[in-house]
Amino acid sequence: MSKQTDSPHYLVLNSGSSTLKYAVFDAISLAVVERGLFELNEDNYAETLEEVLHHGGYVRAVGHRVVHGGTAYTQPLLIDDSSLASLNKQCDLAPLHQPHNLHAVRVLRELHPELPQVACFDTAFHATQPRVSTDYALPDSLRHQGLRRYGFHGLSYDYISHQLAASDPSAGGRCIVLHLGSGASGCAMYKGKSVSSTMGFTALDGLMMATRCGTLDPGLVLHCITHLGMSASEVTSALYKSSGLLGVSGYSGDMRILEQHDDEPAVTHALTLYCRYIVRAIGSLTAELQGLDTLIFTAGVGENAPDIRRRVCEQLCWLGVELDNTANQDNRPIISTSSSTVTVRVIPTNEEWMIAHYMQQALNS
Ligand SMILES: Nc1ncnc2c1ncn2[C@@H]1O[C@H](COP(=O)(O)OP(=O)(O)O)[C@@H](O)[C@H]1O
Ligand SMILES: CC(=O)OP(=O)(O)O
Ligand SMILES: [Mg+2]
Repeated sequence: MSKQTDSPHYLVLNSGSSTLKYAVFDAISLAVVERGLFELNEDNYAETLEEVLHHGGYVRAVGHRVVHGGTAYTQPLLIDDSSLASLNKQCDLAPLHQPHNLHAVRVLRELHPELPQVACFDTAFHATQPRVSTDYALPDSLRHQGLRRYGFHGLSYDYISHQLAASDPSAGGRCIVLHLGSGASGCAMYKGKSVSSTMGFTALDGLMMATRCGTLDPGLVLHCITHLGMSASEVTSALYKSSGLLGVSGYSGDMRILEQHDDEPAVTHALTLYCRYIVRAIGSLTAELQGLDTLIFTAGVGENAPDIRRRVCEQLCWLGVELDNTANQDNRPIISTSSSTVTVRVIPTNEEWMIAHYMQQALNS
């Protein structure tokens, strides 16, 4: 792992169910040194982590994307036994993410107990939301048990907020960011701070995703259990893993594959529905912001799928959105015309850099 004479690095991990994404940063300049992805399986986990550490050179500390911080954690955290135990309790609330995020922490603690590990939370950026955005219309007894909206993809939104402020300090205050990756959500920001998000208690809510259903009537879940004889784990699996683009198209959850089969009726319908969920969310977030100055697309689909951006923007004429088709096709930073009342941007996200930035603050303070 270490040659202490080398310049120190931060290793940032985003550990998922089947892949381990990593990035190595210079701990002083925060310049990226290396990025990569490893396929995971049960047997090679510790070995893979050792290899990633080896790629990192002299790793001074490891940072993790941890999806759910709950109400307790709204700041980056130097992980210890008690915080690890407490984060473990949130696993049910993010079954596709949290168990995998924490598994990486645990294995690394066993391998290298001396190595500082920092958790940065997807929920933290949304801590600025007012109660009117986070409350559900539930009785006190349930709300007091942490049943509220949290919002996710916060590290991505935080990065975009920094980028927007740096590239255009005069950008209007009312902004919607669409993080369209495997998971997808929208965030309404006012002057760079989160005001509202389409994801709620869990990362199942809101937009239609690769394999997740997005918003649906909770009565439907009750019906599955009480009338269709489905167990809680069957419903969990259906809503998290077999729905969204994959479920509706019957083909794939990967946008690159779907775009190649857009002539198949079920695929066309899946893409139309995907865009409809986004347009509906923009309507609602715009109402919460009382207007819209800037719309930003980011993450795998948002950054690379001009056709999805076009389909969404064509349904926003009522808002004064006018797309520059050539700029859109070329994935340029600004894809609206100069007469559009809303500036539409494409900003590549960088959750790993955001984590490295917070590691520097946490470890140097
Ligand atoms: N060139 C592209 N055109 C269309 N979709 C793309 C392209 N590149 C990546 N994507 C889509 O981006 C999604 C993954 O986004 P990403 O932000 O990497 O998600 P995650 O971090 O959650 O895995 C996939 O559905 C993939 O199909
Ligand atoms: C929170 C979430 O949905 O993350 P991802 O998009 O990485 O699945
Ligand atoms: Mg992602």
